[in-house]
Amino acid sequence: MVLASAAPGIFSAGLDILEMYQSTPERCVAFWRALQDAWLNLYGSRLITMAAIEGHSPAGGCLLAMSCDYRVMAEGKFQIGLNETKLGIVAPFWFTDVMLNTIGHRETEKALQLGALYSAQQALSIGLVDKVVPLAEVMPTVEGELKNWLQIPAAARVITKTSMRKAVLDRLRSQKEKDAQFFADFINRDSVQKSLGMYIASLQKKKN
Ligand SMILES: CCCCC/C=C\C/C=C\CCC/C=C/C(=O)SCCNC(=O)CCNC(=O)[C@H](O)C(C)(C)COP(=O)(O)OP(=O)(O)OC[C@H]1O[C@@H](n2cnc3c(N)ncnc32)[C@H](O)[C@@H]1OP(=O)(O)O
Repeated sequence: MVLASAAPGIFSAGLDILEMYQSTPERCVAFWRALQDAWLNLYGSRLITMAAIEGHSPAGGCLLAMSCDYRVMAEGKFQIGLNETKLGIVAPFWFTDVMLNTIGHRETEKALQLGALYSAQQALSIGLVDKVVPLAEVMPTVEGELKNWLQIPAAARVITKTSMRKAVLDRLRSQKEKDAQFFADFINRDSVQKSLGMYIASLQKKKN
């Protein structure tokens, strides 16, 4: 399975910020449950999963990419990373776990505190992506890599993948409702809503 985007220049802009702003606790819980299930299905997929990152990939976009087995990113102006702290929010523990498994403790600690967004070359240097190629070569490179992965006996590959990811998946599975409630409480704090409001305004200002 290849994750790619139909929007030129954007792999994924992350979670819909407007869903987290001035929403109701009930809607926040439903929103979070949908995200949890999507991620559990993706990270726990038995399929070979690859991200064709042909554009920006902040926050939830970076989570999607990191949750794949292999990442190819377009060189140039695009950025990738977990930038949550820049919005005044905090990456949930399962976002952090996936990043830890991808780039290790030291880089994760820096990346998360700073809300760092990396260029493709920087992402390659810390192991956040596996390959950087010109934009037009992203999809052919993914397809070529996929052929390599398909050579491996499927049962052996799936058992290996499952055992590598089980602990992180189980950690969320065991506390889904608590996590959803925590998200709804956290996101509706006055201080968090204020930060989100300012961030939304800064996005709109950038455009005008
Ligand atoms: C121990 C304590 C633990 C506590 C933890 C507990 C709970 C956790 C709490 C919260 C966790 C939440 C996790 C959140 C994850 C996320 O994914 S947050 C989203 C982060 N995304 C971003 O920051 C991206 C913002 N967007 C951009 O930077 C740019 O739009 C771009 C993606 C680089 C694309 O740039 P450009 O091509 O120039 O396009 P525009 O900026 O003009 O954007 C077009 C329109 O789209 C709107 N938009 C962009 N991104 C989003 C988004 N993520 N959500 C909603 N809307 C978005 C943008 O405002 C433009 O809209 P208009 O056309 O002006 O209407």
